[in-house]
Amino acid sequence: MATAAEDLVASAKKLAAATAVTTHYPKSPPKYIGIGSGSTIVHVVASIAALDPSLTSSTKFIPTGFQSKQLLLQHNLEILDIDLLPPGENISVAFDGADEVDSQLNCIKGGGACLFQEKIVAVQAEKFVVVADFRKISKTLLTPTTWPSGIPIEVVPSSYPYVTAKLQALGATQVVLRPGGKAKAGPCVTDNGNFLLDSVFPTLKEGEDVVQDLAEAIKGIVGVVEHGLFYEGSSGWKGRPTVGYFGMEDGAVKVLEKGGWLAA
Ligand SMILES: O=C(CO)[C@H](O)[C@H](O)COP(=O)(O)O
Repeated sequence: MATAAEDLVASAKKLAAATAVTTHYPKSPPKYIGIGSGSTIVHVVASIAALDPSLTSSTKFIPTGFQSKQLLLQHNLEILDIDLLPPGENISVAFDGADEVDSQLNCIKGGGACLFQEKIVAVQAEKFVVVADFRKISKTLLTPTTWPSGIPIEVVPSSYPYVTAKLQALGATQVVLRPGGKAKAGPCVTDNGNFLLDSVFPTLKEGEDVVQDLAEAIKGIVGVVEHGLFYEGSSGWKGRPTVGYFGMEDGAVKVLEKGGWLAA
């Protein structure tokens, strides 16, 4: 049976999801909608499935992994794999969860091991809406209390000892090869057949390009496919959300935009 604290988190996710969908799902039928991964996205998909069918029946929904594909199937929503999005076409809105979100809307994602697909969908979306609960909010990224396992980094399997050493040289204080589930001997294997290195770095200071500097250093290591930093810096936009919806402990939904928190 769920504890009171678990119930509180679940209802915070549900309310934030409903508010985000009501506000950001297009009012005329969109061609493409992106669907992220995790436990919060379950509520987003339920809210989308409850919309008037005229808004969803001609839409193709682009999943970010096995779990979100199954969710879309359960709700009879039409699926399009991201590699079939025609070149030059954009996704109207991508909805997704997050593991940690800073005051500038930069995020850590990948707790569900889907960070590569989540990023390739996010960067092709006109609007990227993140939905989460109050536990994910932090002033700066890599706050030990918010997402203690650090940045998920997807690596080609044969490169993981090399990448581990390079991450340590970059300042990582802990690098863990993510284990598989209880019934899996060996590491977690992503939907792309890769491994994940959960990498703890010291808490990032506030500053214009602090997230970008770390992100680019990680991406520069041979063997790294992608990392879970979704951000924007002076060299460009790399998946920072347009807006974040957070279900709070008191039953409110708080909205974070690039310029700061919106008044309730
Ligand atoms: O990045 C993710 C998966 O790779 C998820 O969006 C993230 O882990 C949030 O999950 P949840 O909604 O269960 O808190």
